[in-house]
Amino acid sequence: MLRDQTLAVLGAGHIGRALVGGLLRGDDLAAGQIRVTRRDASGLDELRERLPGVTATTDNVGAVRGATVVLVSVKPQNAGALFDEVRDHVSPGALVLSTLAGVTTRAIAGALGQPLAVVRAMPNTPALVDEAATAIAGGAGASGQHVALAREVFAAVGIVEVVPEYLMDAVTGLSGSGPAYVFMVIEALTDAGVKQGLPRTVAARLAAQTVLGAARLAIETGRHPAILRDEVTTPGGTTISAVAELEKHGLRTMLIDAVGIATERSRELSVVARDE
Ligand SMILES: NC(=O)C1=CN([C@@H]2O[C@H](COP(=O)(O)OP(=O)(O)OC[C@H]3O[C@@H](n4cnc5c(N)ncnc54)[C@H](OP(=O)(O)O)[C@@H]3O)[C@@H](O)[C@H]2O)C=CC1
Ligand SMILES: O=C(O)[C@@H]1CCC=N1
Repeated sequence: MLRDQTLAVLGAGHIGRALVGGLLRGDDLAAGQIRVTRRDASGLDELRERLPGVTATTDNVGAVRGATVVLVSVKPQNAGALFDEVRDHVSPGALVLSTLAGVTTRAIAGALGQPLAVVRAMPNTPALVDEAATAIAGGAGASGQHVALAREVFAAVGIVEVVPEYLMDAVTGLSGSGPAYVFMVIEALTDAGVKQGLPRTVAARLAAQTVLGAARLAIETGRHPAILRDEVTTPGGTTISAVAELEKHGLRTMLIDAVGIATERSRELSVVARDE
């Protein structure tokens, strides 16, 4: 199904580029069937270099003409102007995919002025290494087939969960923004190792691999994280002394509150913004 599509990516920044890169790597879609856009013409050559064979342009209208899938991946504050520009040119049968944080499918269909099929998606930057966690939600105009096609697109860069749209803000707070929290943990663990005398390069490799290894263990065994943690924690040993310290400083409450506030911020972004 995906193989037959013509894809326009409006706003080929971190997310748009990562997604197209994954589609090309996996040979899911031929480069000749993909157009990507950005505003800054001086950045087009870099896009062509990174995404060989893909049409890179500043012409959003030209890119959406005849496209069967239109992915919107500009920043939310640039979305209003973009929708105004392309609204009369999107093919009536096209599937519109949006990674705009917070912005609802209803607001997008309204801004495009047509009863289009809109699927909202929230990927994350590990898409760059085909390890994205993406959730998708179909709007009122999207059929099961549209959601299946959206799933195929995002499956090119990692796992995909289908959720009802009201949960997309929670997804944004958890996995959309989540890599930033984990990078802070990796950075802090690295500094902690350096404080204890480890060379920074060694500390950085150990910290990142520890996060990767723990994540893979949780995913591959499917076991509850508390059980996996208990297996590290020798009675009277080193780990329990650190775990008690983390509990004292409220690590869990801190993460619960952080995801909560990011979810709330996503809700605040629900409408199409028109400022730069
Ligand atoms: N970064 C992340 O971790 C995630 C981001 N998102 C969402 O995805 C979207 C994109 O984020 P991200 O990739 O980080 O953003 P970036 O700033 O990296 O990319 C946005 C791109 O949009 C381009 N752009 C802006 N306005 C226009 C326009 N009118 N026409 C064509 N191109 C335009 C910019 O090009 P130029 O520089 O030339 O102006 C830029 O390349 C956001 O809405 C964000 O909420 C979702 C999940 C995760
Ligand atoms: O910070 C943001 O708003 C975007 C959405 C999720 C990750 N980055």
